[in-house]
Amino acid sequence: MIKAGIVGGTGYTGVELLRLLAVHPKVKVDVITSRAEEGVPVTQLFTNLRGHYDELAFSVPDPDRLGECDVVFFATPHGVAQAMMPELMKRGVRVVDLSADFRIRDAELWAKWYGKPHGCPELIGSAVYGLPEVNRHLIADAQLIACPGCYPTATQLGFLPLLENNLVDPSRLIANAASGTSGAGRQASIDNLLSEVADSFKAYGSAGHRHLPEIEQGLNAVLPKGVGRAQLTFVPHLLPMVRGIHATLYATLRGDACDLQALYEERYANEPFVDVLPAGSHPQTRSVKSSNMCRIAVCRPQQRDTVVVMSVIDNLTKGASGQAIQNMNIMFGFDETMGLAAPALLP
Ligand SMILES: NC(=O)C1=CN([C@@H]2O[C@H](COP(=O)(O)OP(=O)(O)OC[C@H]3O[C@@H](n4cnc5c(N)ncnc54)[C@H](OP(=O)(O)O)[C@@H]3O)[C@@H](O)[C@H]2O)C=CC1
Ligand SMILES: CC(=O)N[C@@H](CCC(=O)OP(=O)(O)O)C(=O)O
Repeated sequence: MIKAGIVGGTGYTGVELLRLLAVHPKVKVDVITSRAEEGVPVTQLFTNLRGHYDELAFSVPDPDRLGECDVVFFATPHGVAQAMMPELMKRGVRVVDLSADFRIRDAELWAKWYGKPHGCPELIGSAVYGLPEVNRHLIADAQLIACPGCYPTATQLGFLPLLENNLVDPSRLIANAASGTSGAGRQASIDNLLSEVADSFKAYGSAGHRHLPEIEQGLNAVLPKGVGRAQLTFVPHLLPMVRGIHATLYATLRGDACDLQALYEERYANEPFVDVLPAGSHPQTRSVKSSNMCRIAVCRPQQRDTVVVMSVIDNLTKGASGQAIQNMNIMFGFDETMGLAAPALLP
């Protein structure tokens, strides 16, 4: 059994970590933090967890208590992990950060998109970007994992086979991606009131969303050398539902395409959490709800030169807490699917 700590246990990703770890056979959650709910039993706030965490109460973040854990998850807003990281790294704790604090490898670029200087630039180089389908070999030995964002997970998994094989023009990529409201977190905001979101659908952030540099960084990392730079037009949308992301991706073929269906099936044949659907399918967010699976379909309408890829995930699971646990499983040598094998929830 390893001991886990969660910083930010009352947010949506924090409570999703609790839900998933409740049935993980190798992990015991020893520390869970919340400044607002200090002293409150976890099961008083989240009755769905009764019977699982009856002894656990929220406490304020304390480096001494967190330092006794084998692994600490940060499920906190940007900037919190940066501030606490040097102390935890010094103590040898392994950290899985769900925030964007260590995802971008260039501190200046991070500062530009997040609107403040990076709080811990000296540790950026040691962070491994936690997309197992690309970096599994690096994740195993890492002390600090920067978990990908939700839109970046759905988008990168959808584009990877095309870019790795230099099949499309990397400078003309488009992603239209729509998220449920839990992607915005649990704190109150007028934009996310039921009466603002229900029966409506809108784009946002079209002038530039902070996930753009993260996605482009990831796409460039898999592009063969000398074939240009990945440039993406990324437009996020807000869907009137709670969980899920649907990304529709467009790319322009460079020449005659290979068998795209076979390409995707082969690329993800050994991936436990990427499912390539049969040709002609349209993945639905409900088919991945509460599960760690990404489901993908690829097509080439009218056999023209545009490839369309559809990629769905649950933003809180493969897009955040499930992927964080997948990373932890790899880091500690557990079966990668441990605690994550449950199928999606229907309806
Ligand atoms: N929601 C999603 O779909 C996804 C979210 N993420 C990222 O994961 C992180 C958490 O997101 P989410 O769960 O939605 O966020 P929430 O806003 O729902 O929760 C934030 C949590 O962090 C705690 N917290 C806030 N400020 C601080 C602080 N200064 N120090 C310590 N703890 C703090 C809060 O508790 P308290 O204030 O009581 O301490 C709360 O428990 C974010 O960085 C987000 O961008 C990543 C992928 C997907
Ligand atoms: C629907 C919604 O608002 N989604 C969030 C992104 C989700 C997220 O948490 O991403 P990070 O981990 O990178 O912050 C947004 O667009 O800001």
